[in-house]
Amino acid sequence: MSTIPQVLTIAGSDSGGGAGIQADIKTFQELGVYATTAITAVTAQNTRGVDAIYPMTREAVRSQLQAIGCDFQLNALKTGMLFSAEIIEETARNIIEFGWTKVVVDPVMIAKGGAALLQQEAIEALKQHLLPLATVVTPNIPEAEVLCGLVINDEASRRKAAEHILALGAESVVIKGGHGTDPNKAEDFYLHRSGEFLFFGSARIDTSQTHGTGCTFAAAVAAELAKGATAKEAIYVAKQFIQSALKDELHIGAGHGPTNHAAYKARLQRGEEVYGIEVYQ
Ligand SMILES: Nc1ncnc2c1ncn2[C@@H]1O[C@H](COP(=O)(O)OP(=O)(O)OP(=O)(O)O)[C@@H](O)[C@H]1O
Ligand SMILES: Cc1ncc(CO)c(N)n1
Repeated sequence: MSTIPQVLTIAGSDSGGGAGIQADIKTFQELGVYATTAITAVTAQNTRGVDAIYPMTREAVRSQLQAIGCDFQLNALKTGMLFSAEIIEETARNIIEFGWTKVVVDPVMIAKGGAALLQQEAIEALKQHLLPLATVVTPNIPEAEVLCGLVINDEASRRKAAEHILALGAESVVIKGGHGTDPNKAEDFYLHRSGEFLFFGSARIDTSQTHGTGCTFAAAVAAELAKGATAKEAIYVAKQFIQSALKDELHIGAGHGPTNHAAYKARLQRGEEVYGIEVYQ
């Protein structure tokens, strides 16, 4: 008999399969952890954009979380698109009730095409109820700006933003660099409440196949935490995972296509670890 770590994703469904719940399940599977899910909203979406959003009721989210909490021993969880203040409150309440730890909060706000995946009035709930429960929060640059109310345009402002986010109660934060301005580099900045910080840098890959990068990255962090990695180790693997998923393009759909979730494991199996991730201070 064998078992594997159990991980939960609380997120929206992406019918196009590249982001949301679908990206999370694929990433968990690739990294060898067992995926459970609580769906917060169903989106009608493809690589060209979001056509419609059908949020779940608070009760529907609660009963999914209760079903999981009563039966599974979770080793980590991840949140993605939560959409409304009431779904955020329900999520936070269940995390506390079941004593779930190793919580990765991806503060999803806006899809690549511009659709709002979080209601404006839910931002306060996210800050108040969920960030204090987070082991790692993974905003991209625009999300970090919304969470802290600062403009990020250089090294110093990125650090200030990270400090603001930790002041909201999170244990650590990684501000992702996908939206950064350096044409050659994608650099993520990690800061822990102890004051420890690290940069995770890679070559910026010139591709339009970027749908779901944020979900995939956060799911990989949760999977690695579930396996017992530290936050730093988990972020390192997540950066390798997304780098290979972007590099080995699939070209599915006519718009911003999904990343290749199978690439990381396939590269490892071929003994070909070409990620070039640099970790520095
Ligand atoms: N072109 C790229 N080349 C290399 N790495 C990238 C590129 N774009 C994003 N990344 C990496 O992908 C991860 C996700 O970052 P990003 O800032 O794109 O998240 P996001 O905006 O939340 O994604 P999404 O659009 O799915 O919400 C980070 O580790 C980032 O460094
Ligand atoms: C369901 C869902 N979650 C997150 C994102 C952000 O990539 C998306 N496009 N769709």
